[in-house]
Amino acid sequence: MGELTAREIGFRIGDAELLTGVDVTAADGRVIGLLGPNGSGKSTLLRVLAGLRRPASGEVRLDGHPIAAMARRAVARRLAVVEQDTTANGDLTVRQVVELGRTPFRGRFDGLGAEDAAAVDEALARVNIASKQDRVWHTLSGGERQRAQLARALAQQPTEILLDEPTNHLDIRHQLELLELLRTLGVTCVIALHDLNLAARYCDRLLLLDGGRVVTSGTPAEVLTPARIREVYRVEASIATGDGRCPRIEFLGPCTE
Ligand SMILES: Nc1ncnc2c1ncn2[C@@H]1O[C@H](COP(=O)(O)OP(=O)(O)OP(=O)(O)O)[C@@H](O)[C@H]1O
Repeated sequence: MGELTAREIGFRIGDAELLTGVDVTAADGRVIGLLGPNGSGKSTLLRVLAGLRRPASGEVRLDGHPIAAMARRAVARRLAVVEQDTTANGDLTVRQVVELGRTPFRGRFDGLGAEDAAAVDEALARVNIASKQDRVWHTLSGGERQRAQLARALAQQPTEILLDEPTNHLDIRHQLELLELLRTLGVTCVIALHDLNLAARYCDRLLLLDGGRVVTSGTPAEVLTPARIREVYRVEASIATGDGRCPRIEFLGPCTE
């Protein structure tokens, strides 16, 4: 189980300040949800956490080591990223895409070994897409691609997984299966999500972003209050809690004033 921490992250492009003073702690196989309206900085933060973007200020650490000083391959051996747009795999088969997850473990000219094949088989089975492993990528539906991308991440056998809206193309059963799978993996996860009820149900902790800043962080019950939802999303909501259950949110409509 890995520990991924970010302290005082600032990130800008030109004059645009995309992230300001953001702190994140993800550790011990917990699932951390990143919430916030469109454009609040979730995807940008995930890329900074993955070491794909270098922050202007602050630092990301993997088990205490600054990620900026680690070789890409060393990062890829333990941290997997599931991005939103996955059109780039073109003519590869599903299996070939999932095999890409083994790249960090192979020498440049080595083929796949038995251990690699076993990791790929297990990953395909875990997301229930083994029957489509010979299909060409561009023939897959959006939801099938999303599951195959997760299989690629699992084939990496990571200690941390960062996921950008992994459920947005999935039917309700596959949404629930994916989030339950993430919880049972024992892998530290950071997930950007739009569905507040799914976030409340499956995440151990939530981080609510607005305008590139953390508005609040804590347990789902601490973060998801009617006042916060009104303030950040401009939506009226009522929230049912009790019996130790996760908050259940009913959206009443956009704020009128
Ligand atoms: N190259 C860029 N130049 C200027 N602003 C940018 C650039 N790239 C992204 N942004 C802005 O940064 C902000 C954060 O974008 P980001 O994609 O991280 O948000 P998000 O919370 O993931 O949004 P969504 O929920 O819509 O996916 C947005 O306002 C976006 O317009």
